[in-house]
This record gives sequence, C-alpha cells and structure tokens, in this order.
Amino acid sequence: MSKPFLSIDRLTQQFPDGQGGTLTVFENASFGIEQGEFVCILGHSGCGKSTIMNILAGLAEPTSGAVTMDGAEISGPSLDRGVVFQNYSLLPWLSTLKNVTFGVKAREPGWTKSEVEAHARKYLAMVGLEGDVVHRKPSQLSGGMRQRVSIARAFANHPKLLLLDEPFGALDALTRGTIQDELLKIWGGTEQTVFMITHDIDEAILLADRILLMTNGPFARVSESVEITIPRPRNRTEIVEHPNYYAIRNHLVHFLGLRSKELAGQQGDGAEQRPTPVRIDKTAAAEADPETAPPLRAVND
Ligand SMILES: Nc1ncnc2c1ncn2[C@@H]1O[C@H](COP(=O)(O)OP(=O)(O)OP(=O)(O)O)[C@@H](O)[C@H]1O
Repeated sequence: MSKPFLSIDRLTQQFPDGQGGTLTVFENASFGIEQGEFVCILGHSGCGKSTIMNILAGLAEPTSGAVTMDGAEISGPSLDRGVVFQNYSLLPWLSTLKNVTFGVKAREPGWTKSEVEAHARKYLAMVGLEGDVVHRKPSQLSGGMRQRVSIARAFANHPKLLLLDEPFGALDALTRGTIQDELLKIWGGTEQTVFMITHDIDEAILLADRILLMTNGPFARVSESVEITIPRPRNRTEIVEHPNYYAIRNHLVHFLGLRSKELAGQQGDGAEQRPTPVRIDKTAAAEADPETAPPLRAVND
C-alpha cells in the first residue's frame, strides 16, 4: 500500500519531567492524512496536540519516529507548510501588509512588487482587513485582527499543508464564523491539506473530513479517526438538521468526557498505535440497508 500524502510513523515524544525522570507524551503513534483532506484533532489540554503540530511544522524533532510529506521526510520548516499558531507570531516591525508580502515574495520570486502586493491584499481582504488598516503595525491591531493577519499570511502562501493550531481561538463568534466560511472556501478551491487543532467540537464537525481523537496523557494515543459523514457544502445553520450531526457530536462528547480519561496513562507494548476508524451514519439510506452501509466500528457508546 502506498504511503498517504502525510505519513506519521511511530512518533514518540518524551520530555524531561522536571524531577529527574521522563515524561512520555505519546509513543509509537502512527496515522496518515491524504492530499486535500481536512483533518481536525481533538483532545484535552496537555495530551500533545501542539507537540504533534510542532513536529509537522518542522519546528521540533520527535524523540523517535518519522514524518514524511509527499514522500520526503520533514526536517525543518518549509514554505510548503504554512502554520497559524494561537499566538499569531507576526513580525512586529513590519506593517500588516508587509507581514503577508514577506512570504509571498519568497514563494514567488518572479512576481513584480505590485503582483505580490495585490495578492497579499486579496487575502487580507478575505479576512476582512482592507484599507488603511493594512499599513498598521501588529501592535496597533486588536488581538483578533492580528490573528486574522496570520491566517491571511498562511493562506496567501498556498502551502501544500496548512497547519492550524487553534487559529480562531482569539476571535469573537461573528468573525470566527466568517473566517471559518472563508477557510472552507479557500480550501475547497485548492488541493490543500489541512491539519487543525481545535477545542471546539462544533467547529471540528463543520470543517473536517475526519476528526482524530486523542486520549489524555501521559502515553496519550490518537485513538480514533471519526469520519464526518455529512456532505459538503456544509452550512453552520443547516448542518445541525442532518441526521448524523448529533450522533457524531454525542460520540465526540462521550469520548472527550469519559473515554479519553479511561484510556489514559497506559504504556504501550511497543507496537505501532493507529487510530481506529469510526463511521457513524444514521441517514435513512444507511439505516434501511445496513448491508451496503459501512459498519459503525469501535464505538462503545
Ligand atoms: N519543551 C517541553 N519540555 C517539557 N515538557 C513539555 C515541553 N513541551 C510540551 N511539554 C509537555 O508535553 C505535554 C504535551 O504538551 P502540548 O503542548 O503538546 O499539549 P496540547 O495538547 O497542545 O495542550 P493545549 O491544548 O493545552 O495546548 C504537556 O504535558 C507539556 O507539559
């Protein structure tokens, strides 16, 4: 079987625990992401989501294991991987516009200055930043605006893999909704692959093709891969009417509320740990013909 676009193989991360011992965040974790997929990861604070994200971004090295993208092992950051962090990490001495043109110039060295600028402005406008505001420095923007700049910056570079670490956390509900819609629009028109950390279950169901569920640490596991069996395009008001919505949501809530703890803290036996695929389909067609509908697997609730 050929490797997926992004392949995480036997990833193990240990840190000193501060008391002379070792903290194993996760071990032998393996999973794959196909090109063009939108995958969210959900898990409680401290289970290791940001650690995985930093490794995928090439900003940290795992204790052992490997990550390959497009067949090449990830080592160090690359323009092929765009990152949006919770804490927006903009360059404080550059204007909003220049924070975006900076990467575009590097990515498209053949473009003229005005082409680069028009491209950057287009992406800033998509996240609602237009007019004089693009000449302001990050310190002159609100937290939500800064977050929008960092989202525009990542999108404008057209990375093959977009890594989003709670990108909408600092945004008010209204802006959050608008930018989620923009994200879906941009993603829908490209072959971009998205890996996103979120704490928001409804956001994950709205956006993702699949949700990876992590158990609590230490020895956290990427335990399940839950397919979001709700067709696209999805609309935040209509999606809740879909017969699969609450079935999937309840499954996620149950996992995070109960099973993530029950499964926590168990050292593995050295074997590779892959998430169990879970497919929940309550649509009339699936219920009427369970023979043809793929089975619901690994569900304890
Ligand atoms: N550089 C480090 N040195 C020591 N321990 C670390 C380091 N980085 C992370 N950890 C520990 O590894 C574990 C996983 O941290 P991580 O930030 O990946 O969790 P997370 O799931 O992203 O949490 P949150 O949702 O709160 O952001 C935590 O116990 C954390 O204390």
